[in-house]
Amino acid sequence: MSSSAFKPEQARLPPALPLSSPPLTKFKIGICQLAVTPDKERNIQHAREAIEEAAQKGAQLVFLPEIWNSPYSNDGFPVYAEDIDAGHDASPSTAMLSEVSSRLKITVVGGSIPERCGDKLYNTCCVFGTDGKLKAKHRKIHLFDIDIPGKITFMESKTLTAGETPTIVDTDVGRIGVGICYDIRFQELAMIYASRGAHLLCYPGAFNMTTGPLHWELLQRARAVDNQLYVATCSPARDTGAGYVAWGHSTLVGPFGEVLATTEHDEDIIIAEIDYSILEQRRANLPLAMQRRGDLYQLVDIRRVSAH
Ligand SMILES: O=C([O-])CC(=O)C(=O)O
Repeated sequence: MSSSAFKPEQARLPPALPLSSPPLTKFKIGICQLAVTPDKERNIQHAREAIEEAAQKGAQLVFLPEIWNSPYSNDGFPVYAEDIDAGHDASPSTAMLSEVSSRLKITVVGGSIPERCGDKLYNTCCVFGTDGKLKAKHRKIHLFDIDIPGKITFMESKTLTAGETPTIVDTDVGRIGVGICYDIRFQELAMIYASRGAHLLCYPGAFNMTTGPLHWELLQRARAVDNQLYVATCSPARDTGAGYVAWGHSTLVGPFGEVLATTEHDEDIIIAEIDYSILEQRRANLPLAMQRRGDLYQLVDIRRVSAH
């Protein structure tokens, strides 16, 4: 039997960066699992109060859920969408995030809101620095189009357009890679963030009652342990009367795959400590980056290659 030489294609990952020294080694994250209602003004005021409470409890990084200013629905997205690039008057939700982050001198990973840009809508996460400036904007790259008959069918692509770029941002609380909900299922995104030196991945997300129990924690722990970094998720609180019922269970996972803090499905503010010195320790314990055989494996998706 002749063995045909296996020629891995060039891995698509950028070259790995060494872990940069974060401005802070230890700090508290505040994860606000918020109840979301159809009243946008109330949602904004409620989020403002939660951020204030988290900061008052010592959080230097405050994190909000996916779609916290609007019900999660294809009918709601166009109605609640805001033009983030058009300034504070056109986007009361991000105006609030900017005001509160500068007043409290905290970093805010602002969950996500429906964004309008021209004739397109996106599911967008804004990151604000301690000066209240918008530091990064991540548009959900992988749209949530799933069909599990009798359980859950949702097609975000009915109304939303997918983002085109991974988002990694340097903040006062370290280098953060951002993904939104369904983005967490694509490990390549997390690998790219890790290879660019991310300390923490933040995924605002609203998993559902079918996939949540099986996949939510599993995916977070997998992203964290494979990439040896922190992973934080923030869900809306569960509302059983809503069209889309969120799983809840916002969580912080450490670089050993350990759940450091979590909650059930009701409203809650998790305050937990992140210690980046543990990243070095875990990477010394298990030197995966050194042991990786990038010469043997490729990241090209064979299903896609053969479809062309
Ligand atoms: O809402 C989303 O984007 C993701 C979700 O529930 C899932 O992947 O099961």
